[in-house]
Amino acid sequence: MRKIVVGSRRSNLALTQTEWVIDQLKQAGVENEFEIKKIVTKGDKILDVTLSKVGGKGLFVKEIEQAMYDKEVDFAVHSMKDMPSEMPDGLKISSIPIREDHRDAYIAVDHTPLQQLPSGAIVGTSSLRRAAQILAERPDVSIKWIRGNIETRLRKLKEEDYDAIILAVSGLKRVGLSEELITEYLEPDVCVPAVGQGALAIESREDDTELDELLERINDDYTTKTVTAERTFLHLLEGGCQVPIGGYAYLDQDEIILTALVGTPDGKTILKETVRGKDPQAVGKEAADKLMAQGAKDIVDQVKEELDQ
Ligand SMILES: NCc1[nH]cc(CCC(=O)O)c1CC(=O)O
Repeated sequence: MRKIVVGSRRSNLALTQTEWVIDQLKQAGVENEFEIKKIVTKGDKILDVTLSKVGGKGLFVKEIEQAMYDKEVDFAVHSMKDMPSEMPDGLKISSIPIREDHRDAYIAVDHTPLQQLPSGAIVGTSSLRRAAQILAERPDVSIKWIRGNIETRLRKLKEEDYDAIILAVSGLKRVGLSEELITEYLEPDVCVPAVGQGALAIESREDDTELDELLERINDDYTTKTVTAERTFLHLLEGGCQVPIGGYAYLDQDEIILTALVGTPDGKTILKETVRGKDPQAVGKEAADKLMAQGAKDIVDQVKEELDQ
């Protein structure tokens, strides 16, 4: 039986996600031997610049994709929200396992609630989406960029002048941190999460059908449907750059309910729509159309222009 080599970034989060997937495969009866191969990506090396300024999403996946082309690894596990909306030639998302918590976590010094932060308090995030929505709630706080993995950000909250930070609940849970750290769970009506947040994407070579048979065993239909709606929306609006865009879908019976958001980084304009329907692609497209009719494309183009400067 073939040994399966899995490529992973070496951060604690990436490694636990990879180990979790291997464990799920074993529980689904896959008996092959697995080996984890650690790969350093450009995104891991650049720690001091706003990510959106240095090229955004592809940064964390490129080197791993090269290793797949070279057949040094067979598949890789990525955070869905770090996946570009278009796949490179010859590779595909072959499986989407069950999603972890989709929400953002607001974590504050002394557990001060967001509404009670003093004016001028410093909130750490490097996501324009989170910045826009925090500023929409609290226009009087200031956003300060924060970089590094989950553990580093929590350390910076303690040691530096941040009053609060925003992190994905899923990431905290996955690296085994206590949910007691969380001051508030930000529900999508307060902060629409990143498209795909909490979900994983298993990426492999398009022609590796033998592997598909194994990976499909841990594909989750609910997650696939909802994430497909979210990603269709993202794909139609974006064009590769990191802009304040959010999207979250859930199912009610067999109906998909997608909330989609585009905002300006200062939080002064927030466009938000909720769309329902049965077909993930149609729902994603309707959300994109509705937001574009309100000028979403202009916001996206404007933000991109500013990032290019
Ligand atoms: N941007 C970094 C990143 N990429 C994936 C996650 C974990 C969240 C997830 O599983 O989607 C995180 C950390 C964070 O956003 O706090």
